[in-house]
Order: sequence, then C-alpha cells, then structure tokens
Amino acid sequence: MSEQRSCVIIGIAGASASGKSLIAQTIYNELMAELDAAEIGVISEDCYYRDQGHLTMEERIKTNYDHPRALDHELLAEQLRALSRGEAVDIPQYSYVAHTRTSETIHFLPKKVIILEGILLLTDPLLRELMDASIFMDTPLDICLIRRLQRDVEERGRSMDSVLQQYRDTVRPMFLQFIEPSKQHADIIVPRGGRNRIATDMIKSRIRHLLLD
Ligand SMILES: Nc1ncnc2c1ncn2[C@@H]1O[C@H](COP(=O)(O)OP(=O)(O)O)[C@@H](O)[C@H]1O
Ligand SMILES: Nc1ccn([C@@H]2O[C@H](COP(=O)(O)O)[C@@H](O)[C@H]2O)c(=O)n1
Repeated sequence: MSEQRSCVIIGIAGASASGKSLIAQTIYNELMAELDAAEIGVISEDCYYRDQGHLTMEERIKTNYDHPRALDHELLAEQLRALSRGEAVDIPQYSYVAHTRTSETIHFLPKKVIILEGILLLTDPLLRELMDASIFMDTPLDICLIRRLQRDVEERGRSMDSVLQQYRDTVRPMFLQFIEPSKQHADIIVPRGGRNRIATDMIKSRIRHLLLD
C-alpha cells in the first residue's frame, strides 16, 4: 500500500541534454507565479550521484555515470518520502568537475509540488511508485549530443575529445540499454525538447489538477 502523499511529485526523464532541466525550470518559473514560490521546487537526480571522495581523479574519470548503479536512488527515494511526510531534507550537491559530491548540502523544505528531473528516474520502480505523473523527453539523440558537447565544454569543464569518448563508451550505450526502454513507463512523451509549449502547458494543467485532488 502506498503512503499518503502531501505533495505532488512529477518525474521528468530522458537522454542527457534532451531538455529535462529546461522544461523543469520553465514549469517552475511559470507555476511560481500562481503558487507561493515556497510551494514548488526542482530536484535533480544528478545530486544523488554517489560520493567518490575515496577515489583518485583517474579512477573517477573511468566511472560509468550513465549506469543506474552510479546513483543513490535509495537516498533519493528516502528524501522524497520524507518530503511527502512534510519533513525537510538536506540534498547533496555534486561537482561535475571533481566527479564527486561537494561538502555542501541544500536544506530543502517540504513543497506542494516537486519537479524531479534526471536521466535514469524511470528505470527505478522505487522512484516510479513515488511519482504522480511521469514525463519522457523524446529529443533526437543527435540533437542531444550537439547540446551536450556545447554544454559540457562551456559549463562542466570538459574537452571536446573527452565528451566524444564518453559519449561513445558509455552515454550512448547506456541510453540504449536503460534510458530509452524506460520510456514505456512515461505518462507523457514530449517530442522536440524543452521548448515544446503545448507539452509544457499540458504538464502545468496536470499539476494544477493534481493539486485540487
Ligand atoms: N529546445 C531547445 N533549443 C535550444 N537549446 C536547448 C533546447 N533545449 C535545451 N537546450 C539547451 O541544451 C542544453 C541541455 O539542455 P538541458 O535542459 O540542460 O538538458 P538536460 O537537463 O536534459 O541534460 C542546455 O544548454 C539548454 O539550454
Ligand atoms: N561526474 C559526472 C556525472 C555525470 N555526468 C553525466 O551527466 C549526465 C546526466 O546529467 P544531464 O544533466 O546531462 O542529464 C550523464 O549522462 C552523465 O554522463 C558526467 O559526465 N560526469
């Protein structure tokens, strides 16, 4: 039997650079105008990458970050359950440059609406069980690669060669093995990425509807 929920949890999954953060941020900004700002929040699955402080940089670079075992979904599920019970949590913070958690955490207060975004969210039955609605960003992989290349070089301290090698070795194979098949669990499949206006409006309507339940 599922626990009683005091908040609406929306899960947004899809390939890396498919537009998950963009659509999550757009929904957040637009609903914030209707709800109290303190009543809605975004949580990124990336915060739950496992700590690798005990590994050398050489070892960290070899980690497969696109395999479900790289993420602490148990902690994410535990924190979502706590938020649903009305309890605050301390969310770990992650550095893509150091490939490990930072010493900081963010104190996150309970909200009416939580938008959760991340590549592997829909692969995990524990997390799917906690979601009130699930979305899959179905952006073509070549577009995702172009956007990831640009973003990782500009924002995540990577070289073009390292992004392409990681893409060939793990990002694309893991997408095909885990992420793409998880699309079957989505309630809504969003084509064309994070600027799909009709999809964004539909998700907002669903959230409003869930809030009235
Ligand atoms: N529809 C779009 N048009 C142009 N750029 C986009 C679009 N969607 C996302 N981007 C850009 O692509 C990059 C990856 O998008 P992001 O939302 O961070 O992806 P994800 O969270 O799925 O990894 C970002 O730099 C973002 O600004
Ligand atoms: N140290 C790390 C941790 C993760 N990644 C990559 O991040 C991608 C997921 O984040 P998005 O914002 O792109 O959804 C995932 O594909 C990992 O490969 C990394 O490169 N280094």
